[in-house]
Amino acid sequence: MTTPLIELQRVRFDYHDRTVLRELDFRLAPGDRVALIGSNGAGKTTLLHLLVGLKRPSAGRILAFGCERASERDFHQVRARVGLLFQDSDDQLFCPTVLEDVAFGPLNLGRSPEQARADALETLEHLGLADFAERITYRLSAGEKRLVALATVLAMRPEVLLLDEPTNGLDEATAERLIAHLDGLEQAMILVSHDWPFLARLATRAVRLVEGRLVDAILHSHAHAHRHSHPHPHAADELTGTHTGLEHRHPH
Ligand SMILES: Nc1ncnc2c1ncn2[C@@H]1O[C@H](COP(=O)(O)OP(=O)(O)OP(=O)(O)O)[C@@H](O)[C@H]1O
Repeated sequence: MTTPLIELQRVRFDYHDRTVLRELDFRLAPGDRVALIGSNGAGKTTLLHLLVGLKRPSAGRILAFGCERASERDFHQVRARVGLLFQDSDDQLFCPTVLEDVAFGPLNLGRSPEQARADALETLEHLGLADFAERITYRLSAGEKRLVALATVLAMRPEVLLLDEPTNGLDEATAERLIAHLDGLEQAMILVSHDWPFLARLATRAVRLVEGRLVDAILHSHAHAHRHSHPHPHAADELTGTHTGLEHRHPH
């Protein structure tokens, strides 16, 4: 079996007197694009934050790139190789201009200012955001911020992508562009989203958080799922949880 990039072994996470995650086992292999689904408050964001050390497990082990990770120093190394797109873009963007925000990660990884600027500009260009470089970050629309936040992650060229609701706030055409871009990337990904057509287009498998446990979910073809009023020929897949039929969740 391929060595996983990331592995959780019997990971539990308690928050105050509540167990949010219980004895989770999970493996992310190279090339995997895992849809992580579950209802509001199920613990999806918590799971992503555990993987990069923003939260620490109450029990269990986290392995990344072949080593157990426990200390802040360990997770500092993990964060250099695993890019997390925060659920809220405002948590990701804190510089005056877009270019400074996107160059911040590469600079922080020790790249020269020239290299960091070149990486930032190249990433913006790839995302169709070349004209955004000098824009004032806090004045961007929510959808524009979403894409710029993704650019800040991609500019670091991480080996693994953890994307927390990447299509939030994106219009139809922009979401399509995002899907095409992500589809062209080779990195393993965990995709947290309530956007079923998005997941159906990109994910290679799906897992669902139910009462703190992970269960496999099934991706299968179904004619229903499409983006609201703009059906797309490639969006005719539907994601169905083994425990809860997601077919009841999308807007028809
Ligand atoms: N600081 C915190 N650390 C950990 N867990 C928290 C914290 N604050 C709240 N929680 C609780 O942890 C649980 C899991 O929250 P989490 O954000 O991981 O869920 P989620 O599946 O990402 O939800 P959503 O789909 O609404 O984004 C929730 O019950 C939440 O209230």
